[in-house]
Amino acid sequence: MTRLSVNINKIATLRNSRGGNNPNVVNVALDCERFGAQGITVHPRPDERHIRYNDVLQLKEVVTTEFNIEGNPDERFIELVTRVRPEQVTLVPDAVDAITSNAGWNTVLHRDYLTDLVKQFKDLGIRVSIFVDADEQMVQGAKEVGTDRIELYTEPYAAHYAENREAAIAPFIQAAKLANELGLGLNAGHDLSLENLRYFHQNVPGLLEVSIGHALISDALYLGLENTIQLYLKELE
Ligand SMILES: CC(=O)[C@@H](O)[C@H](O)COP(=O)(O)O
Ligand SMILES: NCC(=O)COP(=O)(O)O
Repeated sequence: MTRLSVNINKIATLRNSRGGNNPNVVNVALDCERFGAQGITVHPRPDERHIRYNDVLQLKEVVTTEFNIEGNPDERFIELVTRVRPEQVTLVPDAVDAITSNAGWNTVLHRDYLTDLVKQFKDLGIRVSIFVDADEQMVQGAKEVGTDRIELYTEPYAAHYAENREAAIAPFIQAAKLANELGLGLNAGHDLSLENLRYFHQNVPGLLEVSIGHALISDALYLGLENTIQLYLKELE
């Protein structure tokens, strides 16, 4: 079974554009769960332009499905995750000024750093996932730092899906097969959408979870949030 975790950063972005508390991210998270989402993902960034650190504290009190906190593990992020103790932390190597995540970790170059961090979070009982490109060397490197799962960075798949989906998915199948062989749990995310999700799910073996934000929230403008979540869940059947 592949779980759908809804990334609610875009809801916070909309709220932040006006100040105030509309839309209310806590209520939206609860509604996502009520409409069938099996997890809630947030990705706090140092400038808090999307989800805020305080949102994460509030969400922890109410989220009853899997809570996944993604981000670059700077000191403040580590403190937040340590305090909140979500079910899962996903480590993402974002540059501070990146508009959105744009690459996975080099798990070979950052081996010692990641090994220490993974241990720190695992010792707190938090499942750890490491964001990586669909590259076998990076998957192997992730295994060596002791992570529970990897999250495959799917933007290159999404970007090339329309022109040649077989070619676009090939490295993801390879990376997934290796992760399965190594006993690494497998998540995926970034730019997954109603257009490209079904094919990804049908072809990538052992996919445990997808986190989806941008396309899902955009679709919800036209289709409604409840209906949209149901449509995404259908793609994962
Ligand atoms: C790791 C990843 O790909 C997502 O978390 C992505 O960065 C979405 O976050 P934003 O919606 O804040 O860009
Ligand atoms: N981990 C990926 C995520 O949470 C959502 O990415 P996107 O769907 O907003 O591109």
